[in-house]
Amino acid sequence: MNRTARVHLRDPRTVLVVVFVLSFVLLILSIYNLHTLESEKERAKVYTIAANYSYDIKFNLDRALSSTYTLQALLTQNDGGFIRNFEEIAEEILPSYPGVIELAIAPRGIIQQVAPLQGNEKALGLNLFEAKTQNKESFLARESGKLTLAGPLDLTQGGIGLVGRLPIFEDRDNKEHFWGFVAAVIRISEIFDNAKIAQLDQEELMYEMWRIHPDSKEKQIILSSTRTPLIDPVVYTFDVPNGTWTIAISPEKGWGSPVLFMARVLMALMFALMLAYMAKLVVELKITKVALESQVLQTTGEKNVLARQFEVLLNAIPDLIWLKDPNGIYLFCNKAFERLYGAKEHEIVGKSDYDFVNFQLADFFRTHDIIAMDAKEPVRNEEELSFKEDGYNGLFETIKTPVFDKNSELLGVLGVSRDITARREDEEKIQKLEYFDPLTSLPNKLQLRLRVEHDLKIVQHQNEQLAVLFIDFDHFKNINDTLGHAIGDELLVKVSKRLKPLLRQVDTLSRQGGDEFVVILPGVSVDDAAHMAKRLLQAIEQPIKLDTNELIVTASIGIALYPNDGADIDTLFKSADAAMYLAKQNGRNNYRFFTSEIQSRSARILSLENALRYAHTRGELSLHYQPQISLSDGKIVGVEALIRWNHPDFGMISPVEFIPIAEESGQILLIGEWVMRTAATRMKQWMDMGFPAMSVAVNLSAVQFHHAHLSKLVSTIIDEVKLPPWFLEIELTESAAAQNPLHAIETMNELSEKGIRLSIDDFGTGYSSLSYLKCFKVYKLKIDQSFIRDIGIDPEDREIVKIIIALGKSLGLKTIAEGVETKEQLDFLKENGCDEAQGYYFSEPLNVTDIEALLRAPEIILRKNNSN
Ligand SMILES: Nc1nc2c(ncn2[C@@H]2O[C@@H]3COP(=O)(O)O[C@H]4[C@@H](O)[C@H](n5cnc6c(=O)[nH]c(N)nc65)O[C@@H]4COP(=O)(O)O[C@H]3[C@H]2O)c(=O)[nH]1
Repeated sequence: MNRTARVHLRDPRTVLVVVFVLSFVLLILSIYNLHTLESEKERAKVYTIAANYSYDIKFNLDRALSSTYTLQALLTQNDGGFIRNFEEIAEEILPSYPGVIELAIAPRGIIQQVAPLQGNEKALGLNLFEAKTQNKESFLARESGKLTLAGPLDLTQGGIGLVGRLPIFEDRDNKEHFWGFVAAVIRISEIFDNAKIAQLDQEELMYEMWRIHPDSKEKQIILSSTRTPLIDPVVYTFDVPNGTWTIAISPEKGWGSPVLFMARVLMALMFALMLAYMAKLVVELKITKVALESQVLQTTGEKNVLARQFEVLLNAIPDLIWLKDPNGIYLFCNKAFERLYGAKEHEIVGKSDYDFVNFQLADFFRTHDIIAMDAKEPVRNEEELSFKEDGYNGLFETIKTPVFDKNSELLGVLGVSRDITARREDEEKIQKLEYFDPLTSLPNKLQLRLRVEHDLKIVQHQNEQLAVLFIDFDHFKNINDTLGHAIGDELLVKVSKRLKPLLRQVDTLSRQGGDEFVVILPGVSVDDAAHMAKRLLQAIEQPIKLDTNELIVTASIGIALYPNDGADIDTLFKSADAAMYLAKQNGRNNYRFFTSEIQSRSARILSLENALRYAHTRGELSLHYQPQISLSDGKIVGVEALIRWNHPDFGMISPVEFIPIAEESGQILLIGEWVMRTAATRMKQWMDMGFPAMSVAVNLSAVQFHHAHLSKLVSTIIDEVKLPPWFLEIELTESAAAQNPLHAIETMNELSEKGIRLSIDDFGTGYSSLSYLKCFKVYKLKIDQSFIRDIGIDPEDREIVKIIIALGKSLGLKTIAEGVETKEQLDFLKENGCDEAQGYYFSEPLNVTDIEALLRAPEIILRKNNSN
């Protein structure tokens, strides 16, 4: 068996086939692994896309379905289960629920009112328990007491739609009795349009959305971008009322790049062929040499034809090929090799490497010759070679193979060197893409994990600490939204260049994506970490010049320390993230260490964030109103609307706690819109009820203020409610306006052109520059309650209040003091010419019934204002 194998391996063609098959199989396996890895990455990316679109579709669907809660509220206000002016009311509220095309009221399940009536007349009198296509959901809604969703089904108005049905129960004899339904018909195409699902086409992704039909149990396609079946798609399922929807996405061109795959296979084929060819050459060389030897013995001085052919062949190969005897003396070399030493073959043969290169390099070559001879098999190494002939410098892969005669006597070493400079550069490029952020060239998430794993092992061994700093820019989204992503990207690059020099060699600065950066400081103390956080914050807040803008950005930093705040990467990152969240809540531009208190807090924040998503539709939000009093005559000149959240399990939650959560989770836009609409509607009602003219002030969060469509939204609401604009006042914190003053001026101009009044809340606590204040279209300055609180004991606060009042007068602005609790505070404000006041001294914020009672008895306030 062994003998046969030997005989075969002396045949160059057998060697060619064996080497080709082996090398090709190995290369194909590696290529396949690489391809699988790339496909996995692509799938992970598509999974995130599927999750995002699912969230948007669900968000739009929930918003449309929440119209049924509005109908429920209207029903509760209209006794007898009949809504008067239903068509007009529906016309007003429908624009707030994109996708909803019809609203219906169905006492005992029989539709009695529909809006709009035109085109939907047929629905009147329809018994929802008997309608074949959707009666199942009607029974389900009545039995479960929950909102149900029917469809997709064909709409009588044309197109495909969904029907959301909310059962209403009335309380009789201390028991809940089914009263009927309120329903909303939703055009499904609008839901998908709002979620911008068609953008997937531009990303060359095919998609399909389906559900399992409750009756047939078969897959019902809701939406599909293609008729052909998706290839091994990524699937994401999400809940809708009484069911689930599934979105499947796959790339049009298939996973991974088939073209790249084929190119690699082709390269592997070529490489395997070359390798096999070389192996064949080596065997032929050996055979030739043996033949030569015998010929030399037989015919002295006569050149062999075979040797000449062999020489021609070797010289045609671009790789360097040479043969040395066991002492390192050259026996022959090809033309390519001559280039290396800048000498002809006859000048090289008979000499050693020591005759051509420095001692160190010659030693290196010799060592590898010896390793190959000792190993008795081919040995591979990589080396940098400089060519004497033309100065070329490159990376070479060298294979040294010991050569034996037929008696197993060592004849020498055959060397073959191949230039792999370009291949290595390509490999490095691929590696860079995999491990580094393309924008900032900083280590990415993957590389960061590797480094932290490595650093953790070292600090663990040396019994030291390691700090993880999570850096997140404050309100970075506003920069992207207002100045564009290109400016946002440039800013990230500039800031990262600023931060890098502050770190030591052993530290790591990484970009996680978006505006999130992570710094790893191995072997540091708590004080070192705090010191570094301060330095990073200072470096970030230095003004940055971008294009024509000069921007000031700040950041918040959360710090977690190994081993106290986590023994592994994931726990440490979670802790640093939670600490960073708290730093943001604490006014931003600061840093926080992780504590056990944060641990329990972050769990609460998560629960609140989740519960807040349903607070609006479940009617848990309400507004309280606090009167604002003119100090000259004691009249109520306005009210401030303050939001309240009463959760069935958590109880009353302060806006101080949940507004930042709403801002961070993006829910503030919906909540803020609800506050403005509710406050404006209430004020219009009070006007219609004959209460004296006054304004209603609503708080605007910085996120709302910097949102692109703010002034359009405000106009829509006041037009919708028919409230004269000057009765609506918007309170904006000083810091929100100062974040991006140029954009603030533009937005304020738009709002004031519409006649809406603006006041600066918490005035005195921020950093308003006077030059900007002059440009701000502001009507009123609201003196922060922290100054009013200590008027009686702190002379500095008294001075600040006097200065703000004087500043207001000089700029022609009204001043209002908030948090007035005592008569002394009131007297001081009157003496110094403050225009208005608000606070517990006059009244706490009151619910609608109580504030209406107070508005009917204004003498209570008058007496308090005039008492001596
Ligand atoms: N100690 C003391 N406090 C007084 C007195 N008079 C009024 N207050 C309280 O001071 C806060 C004044 O509102 P703010 O400065 O705008 O501060 C508000 C505002 O920044 C925010 N907020 C409230 N409602 C909304 C809203 O609808 N949207 C937004 N974005 N923020 C809101 O939450 C903050 C806190 O709201 P509240 O808890 O309702 O607290 C209110 C009010 O109840 C007093 O004499 N003494």
